[in-house]
Amino acid sequence: TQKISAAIVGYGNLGKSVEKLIAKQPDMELYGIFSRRDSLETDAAVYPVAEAAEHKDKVDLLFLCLGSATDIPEQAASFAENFTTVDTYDNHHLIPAHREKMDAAAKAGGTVAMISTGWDPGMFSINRTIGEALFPNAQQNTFWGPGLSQGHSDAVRRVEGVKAGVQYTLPKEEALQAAKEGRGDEITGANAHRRRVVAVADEADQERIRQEIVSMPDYFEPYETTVEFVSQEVFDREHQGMPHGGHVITSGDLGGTHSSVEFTLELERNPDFTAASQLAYGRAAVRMAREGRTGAVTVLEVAPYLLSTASLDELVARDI
Ligand SMILES: NC(=O)C1=CN([C@@H]2O[C@H](COP(=O)(O)OP(=O)(O)OC[C@H]3O[C@@H](n4cnc5c(N)ncnc54)[C@H](OP(=O)(O)O)[C@@H]3O)[C@@H](O)[C@H]2O)C=CC1
Ligand SMILES: N[C@@H](C[C@H]1CC(C(=O)O)=NO1)C(=O)O
Repeated sequence: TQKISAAIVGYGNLGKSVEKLIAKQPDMELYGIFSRRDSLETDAAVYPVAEAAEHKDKVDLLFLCLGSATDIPEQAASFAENFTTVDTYDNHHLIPAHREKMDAAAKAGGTVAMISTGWDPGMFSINRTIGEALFPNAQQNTFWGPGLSQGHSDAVRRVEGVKAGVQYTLPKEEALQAAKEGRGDEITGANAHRRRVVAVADEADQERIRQEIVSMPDYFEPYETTVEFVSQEVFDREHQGMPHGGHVITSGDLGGTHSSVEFTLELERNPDFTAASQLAYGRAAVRMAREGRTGAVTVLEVAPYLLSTASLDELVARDI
């Protein structure tokens, strides 16, 4: 069958990883990259993002590799009106609103909007749902890190005056241990993690920037957050790695016996794994669109076989 003609919006960390991994998909080919900038370090075709709609008949799938803090809320729906899209929107508190907005846009456009793929949201979401479904009164905790959160780093970079910025998420060891021992009932995401921001900014702006970050709703306000400022030279030398990972731990009693389930990720480079998830769910989005599905779709609604290039019969013989 015809290869999926895929395009990327937003040539940042995630966009570069999607480009790298599309080349390894037997059923996809890269149509090009839509960017605000007119020249990128790539061999792929580059088009002005403002003209994306003109290419709608040549693109089966649009990877939205935009920031979640402001780009996705401002831009994603307009893409969904013209393309089947897949995004990694991760401001959990606002995902229901994002879903409604993308559902309306995709239904109007007769497209599928596959939303909030990646690992959290994404792979962790599926594990949370399955974990809760298996245990009548599940004890469930999610941990991230230690590592670099791209969503929180994006949010930091959008604060006026921040010239460069990253955010490391640090789980508290005692919380992780308690969860592993089934004592996680008082543990929440907020009290189980510290958030460490490292940024470059002019001295005069630093106090305002610190206040804006630590009080930022959803992203930082609920957490113990530190903000340190370094020179551009130190930033470039010491803050380029993007390792990450985490765990979803679910446990409980099943009629008198104890069971626990752990789903763990260890990621050398966060954008690469996120891109791998976005690609697989992009494949599923095209398949669902070809079956006539329109509107927003979440990872909880995607049958796993739709993620794979293997046929269902092959998967039944190999994986069940
Ligand atoms: N669900 C999950 O598990 C995960 C989700 N994510 C999400 O992926 C998002 C993207 O991460 P990442 O690739 O590191 O972010 P980057 O900042 O590296 O890239 C964002 C891209 O958006 C484009 N863009 C469009 N409008 C703007 C604007 N006004 N200002 C700046 N850039 C703009 C830019 O591309 P251009 O200049 O080419 O137009 C930019 O490169 C994160 O915000 C996060 O929410 C990330 C990891 C995991
Ligand atoms: N969406 C996250 C993926 C994970 C990482 C994370 C965190 O460190 O708070 N939450 O979810 C990201 O952008 O990296």
